[in-house]
Amino acid sequence: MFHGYPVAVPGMTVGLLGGSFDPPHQGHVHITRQALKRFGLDRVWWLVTPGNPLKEQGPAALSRRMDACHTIMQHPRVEITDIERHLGTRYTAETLAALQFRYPGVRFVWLMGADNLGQFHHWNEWQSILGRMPIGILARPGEQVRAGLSRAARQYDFARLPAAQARALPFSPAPRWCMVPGPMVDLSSTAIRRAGHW
Ligand SMILES: Nc1ncnc2c1ncn2[C@@H]1O[C@H](COP(=O)(O)OP(=O)(O)OP(=O)(O)O)[C@@H](O)[C@H]1O
Ligand SMILES: O=C(O)c1ccc[n+]([C@@H]2O[C@H](COP(=O)([O-])O)[C@@H](O)[C@H]2O)c1
Repeated sequence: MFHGYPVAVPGMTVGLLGGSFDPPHQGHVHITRQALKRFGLDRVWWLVTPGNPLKEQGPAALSRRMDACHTIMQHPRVEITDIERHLGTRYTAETLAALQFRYPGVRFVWLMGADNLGQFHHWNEWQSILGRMPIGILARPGEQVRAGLSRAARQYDFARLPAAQARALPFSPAPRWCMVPGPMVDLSSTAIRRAGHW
């Protein structure tokens, strides 16, 4: 079972999917497969966060979430990591800076569901995240319109890459973001917790 820092060599394209994964579900698995395919990534790393800085209530124990992630996501090009615990970072801006320092030459892409684009402008140093690496956004049921109208989308409209060119995203200098449509999976951790299945 993998914990810590995965191996990556310069030139490799790596998508970073940060999340609470409380619990992980097939929506996460689906967008990971979509990201590998649509953005032509060599790898996706799941960054299982010790805790989302915007969420008041802490998630389940990291070890429990890590175990559940390993069980649900098994793919030769996907790594499950608790990198933020090792780095001691909490905010995404800090995490991405630390990863770029640690992995020079690796082409990172920050990945997130469309719901997170809607509130992206509330994140700590959100503009520095946009300036640091390209961002790949995966469709989520009911979130496309709000995402498209979000402050980040409007302010960085000049940096939007059309979905038809998604495979160029990992090689595009930041700021650059791309939202890909496609089949969606209507699942959320909140719904699973509410149903008492976690
Ligand atoms: N069904 C889904 N479709 C698209 N993106 C998703 C989906 N579920 C989660 N994501 C994305 O995966 C990342 C991690 O999500 P997270 O672990 O918070 O799951 P969640 O289902 O959104 O949880 P919660 O309901 O607790 O907010 C985020 O970028 C989120 O947008
Ligand atoms: O850095 C921030 O300000 C920030 C604010 C909200 C969310 N995030 C990150 O976004 C990712 C998705 O969070 P979540 O809880 O929606 O799964 C996860 O890696 C969080 O650490 C980061």
